Amino acid sequence: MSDETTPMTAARPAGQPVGGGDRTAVVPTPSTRPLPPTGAVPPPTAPTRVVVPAGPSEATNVVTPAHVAGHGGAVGPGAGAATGNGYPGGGHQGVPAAPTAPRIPATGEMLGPFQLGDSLGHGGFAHVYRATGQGGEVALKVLTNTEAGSLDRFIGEAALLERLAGRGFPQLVAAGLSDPTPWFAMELVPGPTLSQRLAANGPLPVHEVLRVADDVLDALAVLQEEHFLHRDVKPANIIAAPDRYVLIDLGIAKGHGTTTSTHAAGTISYMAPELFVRKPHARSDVYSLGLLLIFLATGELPNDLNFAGRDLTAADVGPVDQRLLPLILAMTRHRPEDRPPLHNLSRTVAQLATDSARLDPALLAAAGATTIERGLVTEVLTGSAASATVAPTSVLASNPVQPGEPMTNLVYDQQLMGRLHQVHGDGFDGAAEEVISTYLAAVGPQRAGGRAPAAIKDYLWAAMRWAPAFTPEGYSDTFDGWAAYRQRHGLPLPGSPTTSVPRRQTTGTAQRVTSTQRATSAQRVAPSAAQQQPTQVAPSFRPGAAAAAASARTAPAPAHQPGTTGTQPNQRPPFQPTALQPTGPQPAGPTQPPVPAAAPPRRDDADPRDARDSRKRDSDGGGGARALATVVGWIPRVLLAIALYQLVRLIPGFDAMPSAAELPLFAALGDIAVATMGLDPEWAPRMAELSIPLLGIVASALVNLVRAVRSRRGGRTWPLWVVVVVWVIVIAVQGVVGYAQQVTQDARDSFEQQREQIQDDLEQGVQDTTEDVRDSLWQSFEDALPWNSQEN
Ligand SMILES: Nc1ncnc2c1ncn2[C@@H]1O[C@H](COP(=O)(O)OP(=O)(O)OP(=O)(O)O)[C@@H](O)[C@H]1O
Repeated sequence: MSDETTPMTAARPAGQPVGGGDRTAVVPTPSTRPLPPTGAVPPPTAPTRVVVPAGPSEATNVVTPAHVAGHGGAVGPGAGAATGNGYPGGGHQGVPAAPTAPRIPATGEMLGPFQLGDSLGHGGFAHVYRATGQGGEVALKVLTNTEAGSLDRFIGEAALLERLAGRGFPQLVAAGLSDPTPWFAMELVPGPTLSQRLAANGPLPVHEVLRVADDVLDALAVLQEEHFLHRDVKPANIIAAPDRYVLIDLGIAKGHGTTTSTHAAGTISYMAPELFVRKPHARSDVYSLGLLLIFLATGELPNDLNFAGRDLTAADVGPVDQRLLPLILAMTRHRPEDRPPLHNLSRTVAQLATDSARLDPALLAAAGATTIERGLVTEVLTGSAASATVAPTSVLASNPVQPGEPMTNLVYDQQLMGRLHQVHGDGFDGAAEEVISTYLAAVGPQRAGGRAPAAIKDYLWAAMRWAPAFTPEGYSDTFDGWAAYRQRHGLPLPGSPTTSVPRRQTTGTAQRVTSTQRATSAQRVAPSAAQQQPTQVAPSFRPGAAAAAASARTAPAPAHQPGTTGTQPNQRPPFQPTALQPTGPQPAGPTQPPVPAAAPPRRDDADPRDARDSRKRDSDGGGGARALATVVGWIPRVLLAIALYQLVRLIPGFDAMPSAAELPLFAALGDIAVATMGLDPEWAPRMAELSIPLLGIVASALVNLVRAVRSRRGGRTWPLWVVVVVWVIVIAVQGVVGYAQQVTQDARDSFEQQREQIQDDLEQGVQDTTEDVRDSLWQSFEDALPWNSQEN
């Protein structure tokens, strides 16, 4: 919610009776029990009563605390169905009919026994006024919308405040929940909110940060005892009273056994990561408080810390006092179960406040669930369940949100959500559709699965539990109406960059976040007193004409174009469609170049990278240079084609095709490779072949390098790598097969040689033997001749 103080221009219609006072019974009434002095907490023993609608059989509409705390009581979350005040879910008999249209009471009006004073702030759900009764001043909260469930939520908040009895929260004083305009009065806590204080005085000193931590931890512990999580711990929800820090806004507190939300809720900037996936954990508030401490200590908070997807580091946290660092790092652990429980944190804070040297690191370690925590809501609200139960609206009823639909991821786009939060907080829900149209024109409709802006808006509103906002009187519910409203109230205009304090780089975080999350690299700074919107990011932003055309259901054409009038003294550079693109870091607001307001977003802006390339091309100017760049860009592709051709040649049967490796360029490269590596010259053709894909890779790498330098856009080398790998495999197989064939051939040759040798030897031996036998026989024969024997 915005805690901007907005003048209430909705005057009570002439003749309208003062609302509700006669129907409101407050026990004890301010007349019988004086209200505490401003800033003082009524004694816890003083019974506070919440007034609830009386049934026909009930003699009084006074509810005792026991009713409030007990199950089935008339007051408490979920009790709205039993109320009959004309709000959706109501219908109890015996209660006067209530208006069905939202009504914003005017200053001076009476609600119950209280006269309304200035507005203290408002959200889409309720308005809070300074009010005066007989006992003094109170903060009076009025329910200002009639959306289903809002009264339940309102009654739940009052009942919870009563149960908390002022322990860490404002004390409930009185209530008129059955009035046509339901209200409750609580202790007026004097002092600025922490967002206001930081905007005025800058970061807090360490001891003050520890005081805040101490008080908020105590308040959260009290809340836990009542089985509730706060879920919206942020600077705008902590009032710095003179003697203590008070947590406010229990509107989305969630408790065990209550009707649970299936929607992400809370303020994006401080939301624990698990809340984005609707898995509230007993230590979700610890995370938010951890981020809050960073903000208090430094005066700023990088937008995307809770999107880091990991534990934070000292670099993420920035220049905080070293005493605070371990505390903050422990509180912001990514996994909720790794964060310390409240009790350990309180002890740590106490140690740090007295003697940081005695800090017990064990207290900051992960610890098992405490008994109290086990009683807290921890149900896993899965995406499917959540999506299925998103309240169907007129648009979504006919085409319900499906689990995992692209649109459901938009809630993570912090820049879009930050801007929508801003528009909604000011009461210009109609302008939100224009914002979404522009966003879709910039990022492409596929980002939302082709859903129309109206459906997207309805889904996001349901997911964030944003009730319909009420446009301030006198302004049209359009983007231009919003711009006019902001200008009138001296607020930063749409399209105005936030005043940014130079701060460290958070590249470590940015590198880990998704492309969608990277869009939110703009820094958050302490908003001025007049613009306390913690999720506010203010890149140059303004819907263009094409954005309107991009939507089938776009809000009515603006009456005038503030960006083009040139009459507004603090008009800033108008909207650039790329300002909301979820990919790539956004340039810091003040450095964004102005773009003519009337210039429609180009279609090629749908892909931010293409848009950058396109702009780069435009700025290059020279046609010759562009032609050269085109030719050079084709070189890797040609080489890839040649490499593929060479691969085909390796297939048996295709080897008759002429080899590209014989082309002079590749042949020369082959020769050079052989010469430089001292290989056998017979390897030259192979090296020539290999040079083709290698040359392609080198060329591709160079081209991509140049592109990357010029347009921060990478290219693809994988096709060439595939070719090289296939090539190497084929060559390797060929080599193995060739070697095997060679070995076999050698063996065969050797065997043949040996066989021939043996045969020769054998033949020789036979021949020799034959000759020996023959000689021997012949000799014997000769010796046997008579004449030879006579001679002997
Ligand atoms: N008890 C209080 N004492 C003083 N100021 C208060 C008190 N309660 C609320 N305020 C002021 O009113 C503003 C709005 O209060 P709160 O956040 O509770 O409203 P809300 O409409 O419930 O917001 P949301 O829409 O986020 O639920 C606060 O920012 C604060 O400045």
